[in-house]
Amino acid sequence: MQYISTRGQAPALTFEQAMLTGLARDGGLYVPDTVPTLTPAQIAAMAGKSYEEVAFDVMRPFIGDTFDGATFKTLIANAYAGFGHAARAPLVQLDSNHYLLELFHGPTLAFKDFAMQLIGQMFQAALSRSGDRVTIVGATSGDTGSAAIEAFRGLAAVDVFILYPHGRVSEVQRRQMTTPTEDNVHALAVDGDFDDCQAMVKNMFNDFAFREAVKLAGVNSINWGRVLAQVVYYFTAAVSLGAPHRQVSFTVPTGNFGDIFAGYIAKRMGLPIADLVVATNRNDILHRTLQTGAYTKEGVAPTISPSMDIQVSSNFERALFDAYGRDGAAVAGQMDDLKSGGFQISQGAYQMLKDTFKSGRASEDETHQAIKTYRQNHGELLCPHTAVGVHVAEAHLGPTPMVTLATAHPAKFPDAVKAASGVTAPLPPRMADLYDRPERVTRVAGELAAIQAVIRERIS
Ligand SMILES: Cc1ncc(COP(=O)(O)O)c(C=O)c1O
Ligand SMILES: N[C@@H](CCOP(=O)(O)O)C(=O)O
Repeated sequence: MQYISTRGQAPALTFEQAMLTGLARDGGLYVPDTVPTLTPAQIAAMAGKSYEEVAFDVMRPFIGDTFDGATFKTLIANAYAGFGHAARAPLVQLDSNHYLLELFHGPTLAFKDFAMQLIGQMFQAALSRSGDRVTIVGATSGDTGSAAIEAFRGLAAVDVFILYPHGRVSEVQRRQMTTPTEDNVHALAVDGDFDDCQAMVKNMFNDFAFREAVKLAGVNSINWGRVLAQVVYYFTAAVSLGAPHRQVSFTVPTGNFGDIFAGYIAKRMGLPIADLVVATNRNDILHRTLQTGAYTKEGVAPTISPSMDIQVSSNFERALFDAYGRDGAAVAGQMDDLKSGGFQISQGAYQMLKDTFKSGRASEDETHQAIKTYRQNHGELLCPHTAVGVHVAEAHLGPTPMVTLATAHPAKFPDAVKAASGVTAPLPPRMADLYDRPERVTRVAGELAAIQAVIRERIS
């Protein structure tokens, strides 16, 4: 299996190279050159298997010879051993045909742990084999950063720098990033929004001198390994609801388009997914694009679901690449147009996207109401991102079972959850002293050179 760039100009890489490289050298994102498929019999055989066993079956065809089977099984086992639920991603029934897929039982209480814990294991194994040392730089709107820090804290071969938008993450998210004491962890509070942070990370990759000097690596969903690990729970959820003999739909709270893209890959692998529904908050560029065919940036408005306050949705480029029949030049052209505000998707590509993804949005009030009513009527306390999902899912319920992804634990967003439901969700006991731990953070201007200087100085 080879990995190719969405912009068509970078060399094809193996899984290991793509994982450690991050952004392609032409500015594109790596994707597999072909998507392997599983037969209905192979999918049926997943029934009754553990999460780890399904993870192995789903991901093995993508990793080539990066790890042998026994090593890969061990890495998967290590990745999920610390999860607080035996099923790893349990399903909870909300209504006769609506289910929640709880993805918040990992160490930092968000779905990011599913991929980040595994990436941590894979990086460690690959780096100890090669003897290399890398500098991970990531951008976060709150959850990716805490998951990355948790996965890489204390590792000798890695420094991890996380850029988050100052004042735009929840206090729990911030403290998860600023309270670890390990010397290799560096939380940087940036003046700007998430899009600014993500653009700076991509610009660092495009600065080849800097990239080589610090041995830059990425753990945002730029990294294909992140998307891949998230494909697994679509399989476990659908199989437990009757796949491959029965179709299942998914609604996915969306910002950077990584999680929904993982669902799209699951479908391409042969999982019988009926609808894939994109759910956005009021930063609804993805919903607008799917309704109109025009990807047009507006300012980012802060919301009570801050992890989805995104306008430049990185993984949408991967979907566009397929929509344009894998024409890298066409994608590169659209990404150039994005720098000046947006682009119009061609008719054929737009039709493919409309056929593949449905969409909806939730206003702040609708998000608030969803938290309130699901607490009152179903006894479920939802995080605001999940509330966006269930609100949008309600408009797409039908005879096919609908699974809404519960992407974070409500305790990560206590203010919004309490305001809507009157309930304070407690943090798990292992985090009970989070508010008492000292914080360590560097405030930086939203300028590439300033951030690069901090990184150079810290690793020297
Ligand atoms: C809690 C939560 N829900 C949803 C999302 C959106 O996921 P994606 O960026 O993969 O679309 C994020 C951030 O990515 C998140 O942290
Ligand atoms: N919502 C994310 C944003 C970063 O997205 P990723 O797909 O690159 O991990 C976050 O919580 O940080």
